[in-house]
Amino acid sequence: MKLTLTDVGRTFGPKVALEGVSLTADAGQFLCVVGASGSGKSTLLSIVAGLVPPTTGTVTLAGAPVTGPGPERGLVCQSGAVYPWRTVERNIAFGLELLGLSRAERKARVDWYLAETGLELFRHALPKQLSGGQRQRVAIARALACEPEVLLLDEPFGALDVQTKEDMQVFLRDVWRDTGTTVLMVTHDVEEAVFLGQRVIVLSSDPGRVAADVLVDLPADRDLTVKRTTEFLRTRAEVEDLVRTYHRRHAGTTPSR
Ligand SMILES: Nc1ncnc2c1ncn2[C@@H]1O[C@H](COP(=O)(O)OP(=O)(O)OP(=O)(O)O)[C@@H](O)[C@H]1O
Repeated sequence: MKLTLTDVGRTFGPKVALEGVSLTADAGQFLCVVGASGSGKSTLLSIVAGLVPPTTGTVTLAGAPVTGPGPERGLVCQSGAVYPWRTVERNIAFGLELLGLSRAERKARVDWYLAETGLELFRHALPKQLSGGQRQRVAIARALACEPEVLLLDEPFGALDVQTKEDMQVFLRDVWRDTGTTVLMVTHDVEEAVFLGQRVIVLSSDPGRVAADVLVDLPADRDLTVKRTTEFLRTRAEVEDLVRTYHRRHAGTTPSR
């Protein structure tokens, strides 16, 4: 389903967090949003999730206006927010219970997502028995189990160490390929954005606007070795320069390019 933001703005009192944001994600696309701290990335995602209403503009999914949270949009945040008292499988089943699926349907879906996320062995474990990366897998599996049209990710790997983070990036690309879900992911990590995204959206600061929409011209099938290719390094440098430039403008100094 096509996700469309048209002239979206959001103020918090006198603070203009977002202004005139127009953006389209085609069905199945993977978009990453980067920008300096405070550029409105999380606000943008919260608006698409339906948790924060825009002050101006509209968000539509397949033409239908987004007016609040809905099962067609799954959200995962940095902290993961899994339920500590539920086992892994019961965490994954949570949304399915709300959707009213039968016990057999729930089991089939939970089994599939346990396998897809490599968590079968941890089916009966509690979150406190898992590593940070495994907990994030549970959070992603729980969101995906509802088979949302759009997966919204807000810095989902921000709290992980470098090695776990790279494992999770590969995992997320595999899941995305297997499910065909549209992904909108916020990250402050440009390398991560270029590795994962088909497009990288750069937000300027104060107000948050779409400063650039960079096409990532890398193969659809990527593994970590792509990070050493010339095209990857070129795109990463381009996006890093854009982030810096639009942050400097906000800080009132002359941009370098
Ligand atoms: N509920 C709120 N009340 C007041 N101001 C807010 C609120 N939410 C966000 N803001 C302000 O809006 C701006 C954008 O915040 P947002 O969290 O969306 O930025 P961000 O790009 O996600 O930042 P970070 O990378 O640091 O998480 C900031 O100046 C922030 O202080």
